[in-house]
Amino acid sequence: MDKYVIKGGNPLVGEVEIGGAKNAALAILTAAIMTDEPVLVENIPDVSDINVLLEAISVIGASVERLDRHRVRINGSTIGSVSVDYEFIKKIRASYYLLGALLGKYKKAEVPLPGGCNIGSRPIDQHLKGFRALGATVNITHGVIEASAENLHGAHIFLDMVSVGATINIMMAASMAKGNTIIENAAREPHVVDAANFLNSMGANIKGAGTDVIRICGVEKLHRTVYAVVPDMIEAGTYMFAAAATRGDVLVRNVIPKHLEAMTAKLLEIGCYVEEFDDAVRISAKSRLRKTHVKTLPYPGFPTDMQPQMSVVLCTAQGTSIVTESIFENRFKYADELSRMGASIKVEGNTAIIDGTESLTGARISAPDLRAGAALVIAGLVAEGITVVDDIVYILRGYEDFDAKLRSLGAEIQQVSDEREIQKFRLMVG
Ligand SMILES: CC(=O)N[C@H]1[C@@H](OP(=O)(O)OP(=O)(O)OC[C@H]2O[C@@H](n3ccc(=O)[nH]c3=O)[C@H](O)[C@@H]2O)O[C@H](CO)[C@@H](O)[C@@H]1O
Ligand SMILES: C=C(OP(=O)(O)O)C(=O)O
Repeated sequence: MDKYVIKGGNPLVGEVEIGGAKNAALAILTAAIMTDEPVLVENIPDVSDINVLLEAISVIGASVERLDRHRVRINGSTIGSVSVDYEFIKKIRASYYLLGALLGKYKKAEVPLPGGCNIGSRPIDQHLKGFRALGATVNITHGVIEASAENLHGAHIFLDMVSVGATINIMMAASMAKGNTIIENAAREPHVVDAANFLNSMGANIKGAGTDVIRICGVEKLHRTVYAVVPDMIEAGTYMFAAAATRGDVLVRNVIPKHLEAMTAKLLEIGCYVEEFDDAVRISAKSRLRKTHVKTLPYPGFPTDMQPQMSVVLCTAQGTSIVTESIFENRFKYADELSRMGASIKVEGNTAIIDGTESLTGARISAPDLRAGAALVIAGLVAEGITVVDDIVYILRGYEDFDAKLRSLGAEIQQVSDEREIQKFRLMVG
């Protein structure tokens, strides 16, 4: 199993380029199979979740032509099966989008219950409620969701909670239903807007994405398009918080500053300097940062996918901070790992109480999931001495060239596969 080995203590300084959003690209690449014409998707991140999804859609028969690292041409006309293999599904959460895409196009889908990061119980009842409202019969047998319909029809759907996945999934299926669908209490995340813009570029008729009421007028067919995925606000936020934690000075390029506002506001609140440009933000931090309180919320609130990275920054701030996780019940698994590094972090229910310390110390730790893994790498960049982060397979799900980008900012970090290489790194960095 690969690991990152890090020698901490260097402030991150320089410029970093952000790639396309994993969570938007996963929805868009799945929606691309809904037309029988070729679709070119640009600015996709080269991360393992995307590669797993592309393999899953190629195994059901879609043509998937990787033009280069960040561009893929997909043609759904050759799809021969609506039944997706568990091997792919168990690895990624977003495999649930295959339900909406296949049901919309073929009125039939067989997709095992999805995997993804173990950050909570993660039911998909709202997705299934939406499909049923559109006229589908949905059963779960031996762990496989079977959805089918003679015809899908428009419906008025009120989501019980704000769900990114359910909003996009229902939007996909409803795009090819007969008549009008209204989704109330819809998620407003930038990736919902990006998925809607993509579907519209294929001829769908979706209005209101980005608000909590989305109106979809079903169409019979979708057509070819060329589309570039939106920049990844979570990748951007991760580098912003890494800059803050290491008291560095980083220009984070190729971003939409509006998408980053909840994070920017917190960084300003704790004493960072943040400057916004048209498509970049610069973050710098000099002195000790201040405590704050943070609660994760659906967009435009503070994102749950940035909660672990925020906690690491607060571990080194002055005073007692409180971090409340309101979306997923099991997203503090990194706390014990941070404690090994000398952090003072106590978890009570959905709240972490963090007493900031002057410094962290390097230790051997494991990434429990994607964002917690990224947060632990940030902790390693801050800590005195050597940190080894095990199980980085989670981090590779969502960060392209994480170690190389950090190295370009002055970090001493290497991806290694065994103890011998860790020893070599230790000798190299002294
Ligand atoms: C692939 C992808 O895009 N993943 C993102 C997506 O996950 P995902 O789509 O799984 O998250 P949701 O927005 O659906 O989940 C929000 C909350 O609703 C609950 N819920 C959701 C659906 C449902 O049918 N029933 C239900 O109870 C969930 O357990 C959670 O408590 O949004 C999350 C919240 O921004 C992010 O952390 C994930 O990175
Ligand atoms: C939790 C995440 O991913 P997933 O929903 O795919 O597990 C994430 O992107 O932070």
